Amino acid sequence: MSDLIELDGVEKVFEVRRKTGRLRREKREVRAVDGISFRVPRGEMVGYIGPNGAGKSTTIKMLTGILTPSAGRLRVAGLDPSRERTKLAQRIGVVFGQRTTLWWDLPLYDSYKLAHRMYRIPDARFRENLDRCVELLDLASLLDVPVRQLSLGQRMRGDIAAALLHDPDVLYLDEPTIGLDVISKAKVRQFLRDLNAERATTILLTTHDLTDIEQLCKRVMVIDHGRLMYDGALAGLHEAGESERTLVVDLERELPPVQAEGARVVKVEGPRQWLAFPASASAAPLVAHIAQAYPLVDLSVREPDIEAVIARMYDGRPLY
Ligand SMILES: Nc1ncnc2c1ncn2[C@@H]1O[C@H](COP(=O)(O)OP(=O)(O)OP(=O)(O)O)[C@@H](O)[C@H]1O
Repeated sequence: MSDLIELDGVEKVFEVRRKTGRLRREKREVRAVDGISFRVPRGEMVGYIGPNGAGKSTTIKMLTGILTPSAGRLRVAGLDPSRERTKLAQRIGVVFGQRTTLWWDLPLYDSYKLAHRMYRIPDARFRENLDRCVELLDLASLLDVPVRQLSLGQRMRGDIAAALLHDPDVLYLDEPTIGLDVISKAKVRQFLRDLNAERATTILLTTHDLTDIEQLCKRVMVIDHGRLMYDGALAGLHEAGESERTLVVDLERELPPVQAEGARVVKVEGPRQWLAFPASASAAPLVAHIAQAYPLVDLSVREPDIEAVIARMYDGRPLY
């Protein structure tokens, strides 16, 4: 079994009641997840992104067994999450950036001792995993500090260690770098890269920080309105979003907008002009034409911003 996460036509429908009058209530269905299918093989690190309310948390809750799907088939490490939740707990680790699984008033180390007992981790393995996390996540000076006194970045590193002491095969990370400073973000990302490379831990990462995705995931899934809009290489997102690159040209003097096939001027500021052209096209013929027909002094090409690409996708229809 090489696919650790398997979803086939998974749906989750919530029934919500809304007050419509003094005594009347209306029943309404919310399709939080609307027929999602994907597979994640062992050792893959995948980004799972989408706008607010897209259905990301609901998917993760089904993958941990907290919620039962309304329809479809779901397996994690060969187990049915909601039916075999206790067994599954031994195979997965979960980190929620917005809340902690650590004991607020206890020193960090006490939470780890509790995990040791709760997961029945053999002593030698616990020691080995703890030492490794302490070293790589820089936790040595924090073990005796009550969790409530830790900074957000320290607490997040503490949470990641707690999720890994029992050697899970799958790690779900929900906004693991939210609110962290640049240095803490870099530490967390480096740790995840090492973990994935050394232990082949399968990682599903939900984030609003697209740099997390760019630095960690080769594959990205985009979800919106409970549906999968894109599943593929990060590089392919640009094409899927029909994105554009920008050619910035500096001319000798202020001139009317440049005329060039396959490109359009989107901004003019004195002698500088910005031309948008499809990201999939080569800039070479465009540059050659402008150099030949206009008094060109300098130029640069700007790559599309991935956030803009995804924003365009959110406005559109399914892309495959
Ligand atoms: N327990 C619930 N009862 C009713 N509706 C719910 C429940 N949980 C989620 N929803 C609805 O399901 C949809 C998907 O929510 P979900 O929390 O999965 O989105 P999300 O992608 O995680 O968003 P965010 O980025 O804001 O966390 C939303 O419309 C939400 O209001």
